[in-house]
Amino acid sequence: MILTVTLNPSLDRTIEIAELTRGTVIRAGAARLDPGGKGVNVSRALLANDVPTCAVVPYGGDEGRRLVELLSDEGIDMIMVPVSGATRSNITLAEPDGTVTKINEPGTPLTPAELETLAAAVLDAAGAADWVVASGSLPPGVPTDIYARLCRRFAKAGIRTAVDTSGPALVAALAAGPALVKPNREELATAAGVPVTTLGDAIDAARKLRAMGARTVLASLGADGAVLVEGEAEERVWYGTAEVAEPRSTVGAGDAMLAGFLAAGARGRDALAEGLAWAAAAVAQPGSRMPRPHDIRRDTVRFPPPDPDLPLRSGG
Ligand SMILES: Nc1ncnc2c1ncn2[C@@H]1O[C@H](COP(=O)(O)OP(=O)(O)O)[C@@H](O)[C@H]1O
Ligand SMILES: O=P(O)(O)OC[C@H]1O[C@](O)(COP(=O)(O)O)[C@@H](O)[C@@H]1O
Repeated sequence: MILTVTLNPSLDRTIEIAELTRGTVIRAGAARLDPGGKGVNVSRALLANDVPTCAVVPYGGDEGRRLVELLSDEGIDMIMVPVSGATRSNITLAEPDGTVTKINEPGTPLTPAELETLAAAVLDAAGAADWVVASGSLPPGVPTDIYARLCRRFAKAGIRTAVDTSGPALVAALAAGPALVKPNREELATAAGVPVTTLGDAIDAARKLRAMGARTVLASLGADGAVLVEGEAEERVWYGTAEVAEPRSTVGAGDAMLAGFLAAGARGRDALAEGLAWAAAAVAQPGSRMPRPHDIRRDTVRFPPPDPDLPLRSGG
């Protein structure tokens, strides 16, 4: 079972527009509402592919009630912890060429007592987990080292932790020696403290995150694919891509990648291939709809030689 923890979940509204032009009235096309937050999406992707999972999620206000309804409709096994603040709403504007503009609210603060209840729920459920996925930003006021603390606690119990977050929370988590981190290009550059403009930069930055404490780094690079740097005695580096014929929305692509990678054993070229295939299939879905088995095309995955000078196009 893979347990996910999302301290800052969201209601994700994706609105399709012809073109984003500032300062004008934009008439929207299709719109959809998805349950959101990084760990929530990892659980949604796993469930859609029959991999056992459970999601720990705080919820509050009308938005929180809607989030619970949407997750119940999808049939997610969840531990919902009521909190006093209202769950945030995040908005994505999706253009036909696949460009997305995201507006993520900060979320409402969790009180120390609420955080305590959430941590207790996670520790209680983690006993049955092969992996704990701690994902997403932290709501205001939550200590930056919360993922680091969870990670240390689980390591003692022999449970592996995967962390997908940004900024100081990622840097703090690295020091706790997580089994896996999944930064995108921007998160990778910020945590490593170096610009990442080429594939070689990305590989070097991933190595730096390992030197900072992560055992395995799965760095997603948007349309340029992903790099996996792993290995104990001997380092192994894998680089792969997966073509998407008609990108619809990249929201949740990184979450689908992490889910596919974990579902396939979280190690080596085959797990990277699975992550790439799930991510590509997610990009072809509207909003943050997670791919089902029939959406996933493993024949689109390629492993080109990793040219260190390859300029990266996107991925932040
Ligand atoms: N435009 C795209 N075309 C093809 N694949 C994409 C595209 N955008 C994202 N992906 C796939 O989704 C993965 C995750 O996307 P990325 O933007 O790096 O992460 P995140 O969603 O966490 O910000 C990428 O590594 C890639 O495999
Ligand atoms: O916690 P953050 O960093 O604000 O991100 C939350 C957002 O990320 C998502 O989980 C999507 O994540 P990815 O596109 O990185 O895979 C959305 O569902 C949610 O709105």
